[in-house]
Amino acid sequence: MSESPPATTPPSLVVRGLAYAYPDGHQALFGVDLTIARGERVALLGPNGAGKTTLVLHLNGILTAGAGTVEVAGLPVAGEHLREIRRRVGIVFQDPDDQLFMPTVREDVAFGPANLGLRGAALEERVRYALDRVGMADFADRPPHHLSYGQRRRVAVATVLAMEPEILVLDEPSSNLDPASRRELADVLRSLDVTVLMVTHDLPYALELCPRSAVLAGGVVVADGDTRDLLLNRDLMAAHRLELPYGFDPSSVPA
Ligand SMILES: Nc1ncnc2c1ncn2[C@@H]1O[C@H](COP(=O)(O)OP(=O)(O)OP(=O)(O)O)[C@@H](O)[C@H]1O
Repeated sequence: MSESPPATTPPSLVVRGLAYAYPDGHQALFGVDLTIARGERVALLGPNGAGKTTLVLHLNGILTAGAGTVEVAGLPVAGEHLREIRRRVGIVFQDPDDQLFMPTVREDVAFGPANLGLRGAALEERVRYALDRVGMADFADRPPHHLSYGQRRRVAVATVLAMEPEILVLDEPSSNLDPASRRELADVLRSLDVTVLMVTHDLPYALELCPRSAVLAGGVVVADGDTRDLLLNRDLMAAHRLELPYGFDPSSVPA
């Protein structure tokens, strides 16, 4: 009897030839290619205006490709799949206050899964799981606006984790965090068993968390590879206005 071949898991994200012009005619993406396997953590680097946000807005269909395709876990980001895609692509925006609007942390985290029809013990379990993952289980009954900025950012991550996403997309996750909150969030992100795409200008944070980085510049991916190798490539860094903090040596950070 012949054995069937092992089922292959599609990558979390496949972007092929993605081009996009805004309605005013400004072309922001010129044919982006990016594939992210399940479980990878990838940093998306690039100067201001490179097209990073424009790319992210295509991942859950907020913007629609002018040309090219985007697939999440094998599903095209289009038409009938959009509801499912929006569950699978969890975007954590830069400002947690854009994402938290309920009277308590628990209600904020429950909001998404409840909208999908989860109720009772299953909903409670989902909320507990998500808050546990970000170390915020003891804060479930607190109003989000009574928490620190770093705690609110972790709750914002929990609201997305509660949807059991295929890919977690973080926009500048380390911005406005003090060193302790920055480290706590890094520990949380490292402990998650989920694909991560992190948009950041914080190059040490990218190195700490993401073994791989892609550099977007002028609407195309100009480099994609080992984060440390990219950060040590002086010509690449200078060409795309990527600057390491003074005195920071990428080769001194343990792999
Ligand atoms: N709504 C819009 N209409 C027209 N052009 C836009 C619009 N939004 C962004 N752009 C332009 O598209 C290009 C890419 O912008 P985008 O915000 O994707 O860059 P980014 O890499 O995220 O930059 P940053 O690091 O500053 O956040 C820029 O030239 C920007 O001016």
